[in-house]
Amino acid sequence: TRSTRPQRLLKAVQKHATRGDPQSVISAIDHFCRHSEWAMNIGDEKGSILDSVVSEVNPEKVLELGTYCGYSTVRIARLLPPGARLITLEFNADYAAIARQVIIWAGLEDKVQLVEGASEDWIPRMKEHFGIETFDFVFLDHWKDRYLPDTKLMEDCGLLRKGTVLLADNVICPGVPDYLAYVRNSLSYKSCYFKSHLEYTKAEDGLEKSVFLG
Ligand SMILES: Cc1ncccc1-c1cc(O)c2nc[nH]c(=O)c2c1
Ligand SMILES: [Mg+2]
Repeated sequence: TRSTRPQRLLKAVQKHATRGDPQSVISAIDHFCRHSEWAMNIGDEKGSILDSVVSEVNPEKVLELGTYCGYSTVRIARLLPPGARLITLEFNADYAAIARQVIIWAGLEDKVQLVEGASEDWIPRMKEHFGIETFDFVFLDHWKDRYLPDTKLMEDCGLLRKGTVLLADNVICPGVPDYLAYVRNSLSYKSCYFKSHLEYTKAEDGLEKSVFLG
């Protein structure tokens, strides 16, 4: 039977990237998505914005909602200081299986914990299961209908502290209007928009950075 796109993406990584070299994994995925098959990784243009926000925050505790093939997981984890931890949640088991291998190929498995399951099931368990009190940085890139409910759930579970930075992908395409309205109007957030393009295309998209004010 025909392979899946994530399987073909992993093959491209294993063929063209150097084991233990995160930058070569990033470049191999971007090349595959530009020249072979489009895939919904954040990509190089929005990825550079992600890099700059992560470097500015320099987080110890990171939550990523939506792993897909692990491209943004690798982008974030490669910038983390020693001892910092990234927990990434992925609902789709096939995606998770590919992402695990991409993360290992990049040599970042010691910094990353990939958890399979629904964000709404795992967010309430961060404290008792992972010993996490609060997150310093959260990257939202899973499903547009879950951005707002999961943000409210993180608030209710006490996982956000004064200064926690939320960064959301796809706020224009596919778009998350309810989430944008919330973080831009709530007195509990200071929000700003980074205009960019949908990965590997000329369509407009962007990232919304929102600092929780407590
Ligand atoms: C798949 C797709 N088609 C056309 C336009 C945009 C998308 C798209 C792009 C992304 O970066 C996504 N990130 C997380 N989750 C998504 O569902 C998702 C969907
Ligand atoms: Mg995305």
